[in-house]
Amino acid sequence: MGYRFSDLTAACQDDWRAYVEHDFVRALGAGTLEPGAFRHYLQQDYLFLVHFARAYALAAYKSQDLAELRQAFDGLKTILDVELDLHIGFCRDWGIDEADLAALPEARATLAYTRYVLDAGSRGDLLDLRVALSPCLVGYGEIAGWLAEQPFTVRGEANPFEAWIAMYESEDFQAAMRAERAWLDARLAEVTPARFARLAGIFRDATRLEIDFWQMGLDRAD
Ligand SMILES: Cc1ncc(CN)c(N)n1
Repeated sequence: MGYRFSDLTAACQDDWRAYVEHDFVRALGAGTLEPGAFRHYLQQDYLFLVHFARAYALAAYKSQDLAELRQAFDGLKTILDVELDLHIGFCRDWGIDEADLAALPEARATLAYTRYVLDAGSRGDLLDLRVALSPCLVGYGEIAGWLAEQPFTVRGEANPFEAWIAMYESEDFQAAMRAERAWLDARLAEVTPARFARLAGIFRDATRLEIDFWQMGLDRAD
């Protein structure tokens, strides 16, 4: 049949758009997000990224060859050395101390999303795991591109969330997203319709959990 990554988003088009174009994202782009909502999101996203780093370590364990092992290692390194480092810097700028981050209670949306991905990866193979991870990596890359095209998006110092947008727009992040899409395109090209249907279910679940994560930030839910 020859599936591609775009078939996963097409299979849950409404959920995918609801995730990429969520009110939280729009408010980030317009620079109008409540500071308290962003702070809550940043705190929970720190916990999220720690568990996602664990998921990349699981991807290393599930790898079948050296190329896959290197990709998992690169993913883990990008989360630890790029995203988490920048994230801890954002938290500092927004008055959140690194020592406080480690002691944070996990919100239900964080718990549900991170454990879902780890469970999908533990039960399945590397493709199941990387499909579960893809709304995170590919989604934020797409969100940065979508925001850049919107007339309401405010850029530069006038937007308090400029650094956040710039991080996901950066060449490092966009290159990681393109590499992940290429790997998924190659793997999905080989799957049967029945296998694709199962993968599309994992992708839809993870996309919905991303929507819940944005909503948790907006509502400052615990
Ligand atoms: C919830 C969530 N999803 C995705 C990303 C981008 N790695 C993130 N930082 N946080």
